[in-house]
Amino acid sequence: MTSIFTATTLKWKKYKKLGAGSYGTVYLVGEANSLFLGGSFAAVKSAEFEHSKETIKEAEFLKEVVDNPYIVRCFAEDISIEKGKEVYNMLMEYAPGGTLHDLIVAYNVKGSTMPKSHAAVYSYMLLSGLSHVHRRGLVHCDLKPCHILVFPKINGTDLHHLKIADFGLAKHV
Ligand SMILES: Nc1ncnc2c1ncn2[C@@H]1O[C@H](COP(=O)(O)OP(=O)(O)OP(=O)(O)O)[C@@H](O)[C@H]1O
Repeated sequence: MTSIFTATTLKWKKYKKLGAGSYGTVYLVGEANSLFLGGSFAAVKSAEFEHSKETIKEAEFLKEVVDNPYIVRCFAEDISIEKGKEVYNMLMEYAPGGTLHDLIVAYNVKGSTMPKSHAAVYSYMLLSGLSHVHRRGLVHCDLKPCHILVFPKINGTDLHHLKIADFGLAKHV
C-alpha cells in the first residue's frame, strides 16, 4: 500500500462517530497538526487492517479521480493502533450537511420537495463529477443519494455543494 502520509507525520484524533457502512466506520476527526487539516475538521473511514481491503481500494480509486470539485477528496491514509489492533484510516473532506438522502428527507419532513431549479443544478454537479470518473476509466457502480455528500451552501445562493463519495464498489472498465 502506498501511504500519502505516515503515522509519524499525521496527528489527528477521532471526536465522534458519524455513521457506519459495510466496509468501515466513519468518524469526525479534529486536527492536532494545523498544517495538515488546515485547522478544521475532517472525516475518517476506519476499518481493522485485516478487514480493510475494500476501504484501501476505495482510497486508491479516490486518488485516481482526484481534482474534481464534485468528488470527495481523500487527502491521506494512516495506520493507527486501537485496542492493540492495527486500524486502517482513510482521511477525507468532512461533509457537514450529511448525505443527499438526508437533504431529501429534510424537505419531506417540512412537507415540501426540492425545487426543480435546485434539482437541475444538483444534477449538473453529479453528472459533471460522474463524467470525470468515466474519463478516468472508472465506473462508480453504487450511486445513490446516501453516497452523495452535502457540503455548505455556495456563497450567495441557497444551493449546497454536492460531492460523489463511496467508491468502494467502483470498477475499471
Ligand atoms: N466525508 C464524510 N463527511 C461526513 N459524513 C460522512 C462522510 N462519509 C461518510 N459519512 C457518513 O457516514 C455514514 C457511513 O458511511 P459509509 O461510507 O461507511 O457507509 P454507507 O454509505 O452508509 O453504507 P455502505 O457503504 O454500506 O453503502 C454515511 O451514511 C454518512 O452519514
